[in-house]
Amino acid sequence: MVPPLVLDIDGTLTTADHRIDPRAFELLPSWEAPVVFATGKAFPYPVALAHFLGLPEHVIAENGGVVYADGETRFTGDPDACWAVAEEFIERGGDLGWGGRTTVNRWRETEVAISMDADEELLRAVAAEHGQAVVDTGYAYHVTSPDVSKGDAFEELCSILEYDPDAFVAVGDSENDASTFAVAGESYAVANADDAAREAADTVLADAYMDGTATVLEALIAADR
Ligand SMILES: O=C(O)COP(=O)(O)O
Ligand SMILES: [Mg+2]
Repeated sequence: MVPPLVLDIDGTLTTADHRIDPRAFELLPSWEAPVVFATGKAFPYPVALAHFLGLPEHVIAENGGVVYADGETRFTGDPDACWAVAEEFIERGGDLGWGGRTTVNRWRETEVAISMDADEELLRAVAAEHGQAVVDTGYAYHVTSPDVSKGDAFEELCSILEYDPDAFVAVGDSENDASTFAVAGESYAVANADDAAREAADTVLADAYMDGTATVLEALIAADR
């Protein structure tokens, strides 16, 4: 039996330009164990991915602020505190970016995502004054509550579904995945991973993006034969 998976999305199941790599549609629909998506994206994104892959909707969104499993939704974090940071950042000359694309934050329930073009120093200064965290995923700066993480959310999801987190294989690429790596039994950072993910992972892969993730998934399938 292949092991269950907990997978980051952006940078892990994608190409370098943030598109889902078609191999996700080849390898995941027939995976014979649970698959959990753990992402920094807003709630609907991993739900849609699971839906279109034909997988049960077991998802962690917003860097751990949202857990959805077995029809149950749990939220952590303080969205008002995160939006207070975003509003003061704008007042002090910052720009959330996204070129007017409001869908990045429209359905976000627990935190705020800010474009990588933003003034990072100003954002970090404002967030620190408000006691909120800034997480750099390589796709966005997320203003999150400091007590929220994908790893804690993964433990919560496992307790809802009565899964053993230690049985899972995790793959990810950035600092928001380090906490998942600490909880899953086995963890891999793709070659494009940042320092925090590389340090937290059991193994750093030679290949980047979905090339790296596919080597792990294919090796797990081969080991099961
Ligand atoms: O949307 C982001 O900022 C990152 O998403 P990810 O956690 O799936 O890499
Ligand atoms: Mg990622």
